[in-house]
Amino acid sequence: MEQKLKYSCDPNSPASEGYGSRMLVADNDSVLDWRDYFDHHTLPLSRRNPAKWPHYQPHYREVVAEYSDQMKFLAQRLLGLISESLGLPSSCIEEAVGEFCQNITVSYYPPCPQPDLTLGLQSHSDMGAVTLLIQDNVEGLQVFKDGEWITVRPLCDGILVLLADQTEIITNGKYRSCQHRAITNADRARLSVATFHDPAKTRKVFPAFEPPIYHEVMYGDYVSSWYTKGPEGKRNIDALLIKY
Ligand SMILES: O=C(O)CCC(=O)C(=O)O
Ligand SMILES: [Fe+2]
Repeated sequence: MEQKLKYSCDPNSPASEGYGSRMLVADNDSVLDWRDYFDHHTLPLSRRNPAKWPHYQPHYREVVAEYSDQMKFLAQRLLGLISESLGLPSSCIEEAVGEFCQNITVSYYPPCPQPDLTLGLQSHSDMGAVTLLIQDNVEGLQVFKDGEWITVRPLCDGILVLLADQTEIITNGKYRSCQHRAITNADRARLSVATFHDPAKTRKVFPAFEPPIYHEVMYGDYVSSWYTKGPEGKRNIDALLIKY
């Protein structure tokens, strides 16, 4: 507990760096996630301060920094392939996102005595451009597809690609962000590591195709609204749909 407090995040500020245990949502929201997390601010380099990360494991800080760099290369490559698949220049989506703001969140879901009563992490889609996720061998992540929740089988050496809302906006809905959640279980703790690649808060994001089906949005406004209203599935991106 002492160590958790030493590295705790600012509970009043969304996505602040460090140890925490709840997503920041409106005061009247009574849903609490069955999860502890540690958020690392990793890119751009001006945000990276390894002194804010724990160091009980030898080389922990070096490993996080190296992992961050490798995930950035993978995210760039994936956004390049998605752009090409749509007939766009390979740099198109990456340029629309701008320099990545990258965060790495380690989530720990303790065993839950009554898993039917709560979720590890409520249903949401990630806000940014693309999330790369690794997990241990305990099931828990579910994605919403064709009206039902499907459990993702953990692959110990696999990296799961979760497209996020800004990629849906830029591709004008041709690629959809993935609605997902984490469930708990009574017996085994679960660990996951999500690496988020987001635009800068001042970045204006808009569709690369005509006619646009989403309104342009300043990414910082999108984030504020997400944290104020809470995620609840994909309601934040749905709110940007243009009504013709
Ligand atoms: O723990 C997981 O598998 C999912 C984590 C996640 O969706 C998130 O942190 O946004
Ligand atoms: Fe997520």
